[in-house]
Amino acid sequence: MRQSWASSIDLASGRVTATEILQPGLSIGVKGGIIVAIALSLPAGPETKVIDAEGAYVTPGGVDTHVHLHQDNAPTGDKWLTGSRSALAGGNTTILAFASQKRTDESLFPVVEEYHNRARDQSYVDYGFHLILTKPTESILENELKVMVEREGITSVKLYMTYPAMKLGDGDMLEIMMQARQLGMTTMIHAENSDVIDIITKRLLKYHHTQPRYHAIARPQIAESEATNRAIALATVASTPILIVHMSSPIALSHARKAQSKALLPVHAETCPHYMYLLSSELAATSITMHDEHGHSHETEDEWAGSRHICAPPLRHSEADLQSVWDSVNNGTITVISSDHAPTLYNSSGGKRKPLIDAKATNSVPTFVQVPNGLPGVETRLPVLFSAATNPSAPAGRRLSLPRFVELTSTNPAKMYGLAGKKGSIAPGYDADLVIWYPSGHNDAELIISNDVLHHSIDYTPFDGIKVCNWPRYVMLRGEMKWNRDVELSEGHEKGILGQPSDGQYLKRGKGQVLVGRLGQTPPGMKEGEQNEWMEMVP
Ligand SMILES: NC(=O)NCCC(=O)O
Ligand SMILES: [Zn+2]
Repeated sequence: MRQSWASSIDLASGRVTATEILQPGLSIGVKGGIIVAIALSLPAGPETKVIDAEGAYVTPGGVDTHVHLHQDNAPTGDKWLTGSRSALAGGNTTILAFASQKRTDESLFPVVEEYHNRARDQSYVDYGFHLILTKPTESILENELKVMVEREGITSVKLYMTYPAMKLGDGDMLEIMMQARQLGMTTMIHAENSDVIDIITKRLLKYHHTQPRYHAIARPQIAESEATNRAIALATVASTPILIVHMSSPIALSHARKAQSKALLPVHAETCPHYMYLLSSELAATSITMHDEHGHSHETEDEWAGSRHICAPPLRHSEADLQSVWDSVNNGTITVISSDHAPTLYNSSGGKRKPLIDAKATNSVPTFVQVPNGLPGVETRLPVLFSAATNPSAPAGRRLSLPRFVELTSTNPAKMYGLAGKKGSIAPGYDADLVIWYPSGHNDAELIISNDVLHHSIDYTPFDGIKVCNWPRYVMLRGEMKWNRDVELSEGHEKGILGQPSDGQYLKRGKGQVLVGRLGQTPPGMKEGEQNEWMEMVP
């Protein structure tokens, strides 16, 4: 590999996967950060920088469209610098995070401005925002959302059906969905039945079932499946595309499948690696590795250790549940796999141990209710799934084809959220966002995941101990090498990080594509055109 940088990069001898696997030995020509050619041989001048992929797979930069960074409800989570650094080191070149409205925010403009301030010059990778709506005022619905789409390029909203501080009722959801349809926005939904969860939680606490493992018991599959069914019904009434985020329940997935295949509705589904690999038994774990100030580590009993795996929806109970998620990935029900990177420190008074620490101070009983929800995962998403796609010893039923890996982790998320033509594929005209993996059999490829190889600011990983057969060796953002895992470098930088926190560009997104079902379906039981009597239709 020649080391001089030039305006033209010829990425030779890789096996390129766009959404199909192309033949080995192709070169990718890059100019001005854009892919300009893919051919068996490309002209190279003295200025041309050639990177030899050595026969390894080259995949599009990961597009992780569900990442929580620097939100007020996760004070010990990653901020932009560490979260985006972690994203980069795990092969992502684009992340979509959230600008989150508080109930006290009457307007979205200051909210978005604040999140811009948090992210500006702090992101190693390109980025955009979804809007979390918790109080859809008339002026937000009638005026502000349009400006968000047209001026800010924010073309997606996320709605919560659970969490006291965020949840919306059916009426608010319908109003938002109808406006989203009108504006061509994508509606993301966190689907869990809030009342079911609240009632079970109250009773668990009454019977002194307070430990982390009860978090999963408080949020049963039926809560997810009922809310999923209801979200689909509301989207049907509003005739709008939706994406149900972080799906974990076989029954909920069957609702999505039925909506997609029987009713041909634009119901998209997202899952995350933790719902494909991890079980609720993790919440009962009691042994944890602690690190002392001398860098020594030792195993210790910790009744709260399972809180590290608290997320919502929770990890499910059985291998059959995991298998059902895998089946949904492979039968097409799942449209995207995101990380739902929603990290929080374990050993911190604001993190997962918060209830224990608070309870000591107030002489009360710590409960799972006060544990901040969410898991870190932006850096592990691609390596874990790439292993499922390329490791011949991955268990049957838990494999992905390589094109499906690319589709679920890059191409579909880019298309869903209005980045098609720019991100998520290796094709002329696209940004040269590329991941080059190690050639198979390379000594450095294989890795057992542990927190010390990761770049987030979190003190654990839920994927600890999972073996992956490969890791992104090089990551290029718009044609420039930003991650080289083998480079020791450099002052003030983590090993392997070549980029800067100001590299990431804000992405103004276009309208998302409908990847499943069709728009404009008449809801069952309504007459053709009946909705026109009461709903403003898209011109
Ligand atoms: N998923 C999770 O447990 N936390 C992140 C916040 C959310 O639910 O969207
Ligand atoms: Zn959520």
